[in-house]
Amino acid sequence: MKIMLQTDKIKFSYNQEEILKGIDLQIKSGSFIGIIGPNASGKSTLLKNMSKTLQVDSGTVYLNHKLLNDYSSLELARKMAVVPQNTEVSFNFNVYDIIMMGRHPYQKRWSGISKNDKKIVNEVMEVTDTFKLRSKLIKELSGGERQRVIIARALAQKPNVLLLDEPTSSLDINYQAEIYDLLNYLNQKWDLTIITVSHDLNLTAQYCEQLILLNEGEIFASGSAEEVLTEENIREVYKAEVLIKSNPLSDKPFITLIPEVNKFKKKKEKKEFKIHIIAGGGTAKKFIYKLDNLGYRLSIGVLNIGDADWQVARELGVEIVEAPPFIDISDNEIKRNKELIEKSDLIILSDLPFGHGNIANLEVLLDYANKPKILFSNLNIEKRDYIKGKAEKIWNKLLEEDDNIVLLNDKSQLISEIKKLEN
Ligand SMILES: Nc1ncnc2c1ncn2[C@@H]1O[C@H](COP(=O)(O)OP(=O)(O)OP(=O)(O)O)[C@@H](O)[C@H]1O
Repeated sequence: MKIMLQTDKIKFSYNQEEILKGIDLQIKSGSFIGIIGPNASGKSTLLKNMSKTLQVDSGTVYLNHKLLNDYSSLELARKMAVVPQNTEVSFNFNVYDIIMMGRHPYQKRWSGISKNDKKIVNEVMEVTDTFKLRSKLIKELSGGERQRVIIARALAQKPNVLLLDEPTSSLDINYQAEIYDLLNYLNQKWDLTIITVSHDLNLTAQYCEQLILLNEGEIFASGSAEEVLTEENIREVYKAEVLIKSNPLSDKPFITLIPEVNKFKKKKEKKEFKIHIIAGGGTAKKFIYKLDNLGYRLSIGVLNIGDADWQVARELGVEIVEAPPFIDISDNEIKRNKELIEKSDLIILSDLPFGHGNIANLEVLLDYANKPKILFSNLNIEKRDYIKGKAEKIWNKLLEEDDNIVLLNDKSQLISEIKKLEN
């Protein structure tokens, strides 16, 4: 394991106030690290100490096994680039010139811009998608565009390590994801070591392989998102009550703040309308959340234990008829599924694939011609039939015999269709 950056017991004070109280860190080459922590915990100060923007009071910082203090500023700029918190540029240069500034550490005093400089600037403009902005003045750009340009300038330095201080703090969620996707790409494809300070626990949990949680100038916890983002750690450090679930799309922790007022409020009222879902393989996980959130009473079955839909349903406390995986659904499970269907006002059949194991989930619908049903039809049944046309046959029979079916091609219409049936 190659260590790119190491800090040994670094301490730093502003005036007489000690802000960093002895930070020990070892950052692996090629890692993607998130530094998190409450306001004033010392995150920016740590970043500045690691980049020699501020000189440590005591302790040492090593970059690539060499003392940071032994690097000249030009040498350091070829190894490490910093994207500061405030990316306002005081002069109104155009984007190309700003990015070209990243090449200064490589240019001799009177030599001007070389072919190689141009090649590298073009390369970073491409990866940061800033080529189309190259003639624009920096002050004409949106916050997200400006941030990409500043990252491009940092990349033009061709560093081994990129330090960023809250790179997405003023961006909307779309730009936030765009910046983190870019960082992820640079980390994976360019093998860039990335250290970013952030307030966004969910974004860092999603993207960073290691989180460092600072509290009052000390490392409170460090490790994977699962290790660091626990309800206890957050309560202790942020003094906040949170709910931590697993993000169903990434399996990373996902944090929801529980507002204080909620502690005194009754749980959200549930609607009377009951929906039974037949799904599997993660085909329902997105809409289960949505329906639960809207207050519908949900049940689901028959689902294999461990299936992605099963996990989401279980997290939300949805009533489930569950079955062990890899064997056919049993009569008893079918019976229990029917009991839930009978109690429901609507059945939703997602666009799940059918095999021997779960064909009973489709067959069961033939017994409920009188019950309203929404069948996802965006994915043709032939493509989901793994039992030589048997599923297709049942599907066609259903469509012929049952007048209570709404076929739904466009999943985004699900809620409006349910509302129609509800009224
Ligand atoms: N230039 C300065 N002079 C004096 N004190 C400072 C200076 N910069 C920061 N501080 C203080 O140092 C402490 C740590 O600040 P720092 O910016 O490192 O925290 P942070 O964790 O990055 O905070 P935030 O999340 O609010 O950005 C704070 O109490 C802050 O007021």
